[in-house]
Amino acid sequence: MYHLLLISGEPHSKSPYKASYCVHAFYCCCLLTQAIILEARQTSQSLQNLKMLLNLVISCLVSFLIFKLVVVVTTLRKDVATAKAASVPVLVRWISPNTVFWLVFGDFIVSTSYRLGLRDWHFQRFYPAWELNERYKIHSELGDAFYCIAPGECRLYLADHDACIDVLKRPNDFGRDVKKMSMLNLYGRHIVTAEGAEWRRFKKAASSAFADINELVWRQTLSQTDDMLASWNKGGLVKTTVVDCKTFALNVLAGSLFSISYPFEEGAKVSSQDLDGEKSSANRYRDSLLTVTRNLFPILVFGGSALRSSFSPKKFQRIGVAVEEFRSYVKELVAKERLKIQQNHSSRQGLIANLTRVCEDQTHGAEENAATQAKFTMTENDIVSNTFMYTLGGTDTSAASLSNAIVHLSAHPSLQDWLAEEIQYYLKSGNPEDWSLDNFAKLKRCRAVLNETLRICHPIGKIFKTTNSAQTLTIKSQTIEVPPNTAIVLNLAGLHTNPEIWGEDAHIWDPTRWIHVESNTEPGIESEILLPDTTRGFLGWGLGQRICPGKRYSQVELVAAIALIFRESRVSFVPDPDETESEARLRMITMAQDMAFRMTHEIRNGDKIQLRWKTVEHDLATL
Ligand code: HEM
Repeated sequence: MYHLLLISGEPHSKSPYKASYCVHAFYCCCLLTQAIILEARQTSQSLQNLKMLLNLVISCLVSFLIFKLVVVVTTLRKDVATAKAASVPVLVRWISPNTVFWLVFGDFIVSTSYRLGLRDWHFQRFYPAWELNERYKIHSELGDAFYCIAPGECRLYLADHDACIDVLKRPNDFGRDVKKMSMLNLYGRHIVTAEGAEWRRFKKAASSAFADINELVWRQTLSQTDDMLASWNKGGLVKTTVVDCKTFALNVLAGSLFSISYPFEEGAKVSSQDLDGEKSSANRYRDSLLTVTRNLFPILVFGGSALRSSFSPKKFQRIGVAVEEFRSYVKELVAKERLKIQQNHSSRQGLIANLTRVCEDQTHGAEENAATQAKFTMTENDIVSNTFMYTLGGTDTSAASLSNAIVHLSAHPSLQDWLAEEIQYYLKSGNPEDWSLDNFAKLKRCRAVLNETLRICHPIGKIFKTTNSAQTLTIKSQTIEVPPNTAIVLNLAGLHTNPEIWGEDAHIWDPTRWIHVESNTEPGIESEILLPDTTRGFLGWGLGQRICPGKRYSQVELVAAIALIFRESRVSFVPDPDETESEARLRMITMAQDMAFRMTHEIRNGDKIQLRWKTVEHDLATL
């Protein structure tokens, strides 16, 4: 998702060892080498010259490394001094975990080192997702605010509720570093990378388009979950929970964008009730969406046109074609929708249709027929780029949350019964087609499971802001000066497990903590009250100007999925042959909470999770 780029913070000392300097130094080495090779060829004293060449290259490299080391040390010392002057604890890192190299290979390097016996808790802090897995631990050592300083980055980490809210409510002081995220502008700027008037235009369009989508999301989710559950309930071991949840979330999103139902099986045909004549392109779109979301890294690094070039390997060419197919399919749909609007018969649902409709400028031209003069506040390109962003923002986040909730529930059979009690109470019919969206607000225990999962295993884990100029920030009673260009990290994983707010059992996954019963009311499902999702110490979907536009979408989606799954089915883990039940239970919880950085944060060893599903008889008469 977009936070792929959010993860890299900006140094506040303008470091001379940044990329351009390194590239120049490397370039000089190459030129020198080339010159010597030419010289060696001309004089044909090959062996001697080759030796000389080798010596020269080695000394160039060594001098370059020494130069780099000196610059790193000097800059680190400068940043540490600035941080210490603010009387905030400092964590110094000699390797930045946020370079592209580390993001790609960091997981492998650290886990290999563990296997080699080099495990110690400091080393763990080199994992790209280390903050998420430590949760409040790092703050219990260093406090609710600390600086993390590494080569090329200086970050202020916060797990104090009031300070986090203060940052979110001062968007002019603590903005988003959109320049850093420009790589995400594959199809042009969008809601995540735009600023000022342009961002307001995108935000307004998104708010209106999403406001009208919940019914469709509810229906899409129920039909998608029904298919997924049927495949899980076949009786065998399910080893694909994490992948299946991704397919599920992508299909729900594709369905909600275009109002088309995609069957659960990957690559399956579009169902028969689809719009005539659009079957093949709709299928193509879903497949291209799948290709784009699964290959985001090369796409963002090289760009679509470079991937399509005839010099690229075949696999990359296919990815490049998918990038272009996505664009042309969305444009095709927008054009069709616009024509319908101008002819006054637009009735189609879906995010794209909604976006096109809400972007119709109401101030039609005066002359001729007003309907044919309709203008639109967003261009076709704007709709393509924003739709792309919704896809990035809305698939892996939902998928990771659902798979995580399921794995946690597999280790808590009594909580599955607790959930089912509520679901069966409100959803009496066994046919999900009879379930109306009104039930969403009633299903508080299902929402509690979602909130609790985001509290302990948030798929984004942290929200990044930056300071353009020096700012002051109050943490507890201490006011500190934050220098310009400092990355501010609202550490959701830390805040969500802050024991001052959540109690001593803050690190334990327990959805019942979200449900309360007023002391003067009869206990019973209907008198249960759900803590608000904006409760103190919880920022699951952010807050303020940049709050997640897909918040209600994801709540409707995940509550519908949980309701359908746990109404009649139960999931259990499979102990290893040499494991007791309680050891296996502990292993499942540990696996669920061991997150790794992919496009979002998700279960590290998802492919090693084995679950078994069964359907249960239930007796509505007892409810
Ligand atoms: C469980 C699911 C989800 C979680 C936990 C989540 C969380 C978040 C958070 C914390 C932010 C705020 C980032 C910030 O302040 O910088 C955010 C922003 C965003 N989310 Fe979500 N999200 C979820 C689902 C979705 C869905 C389903 C969509 C779209 C279909 C979506 C689209 C976006 C977009 C476009 C933004 C950027 C908004 C802006 O910059 O103005 N998210 N999300």
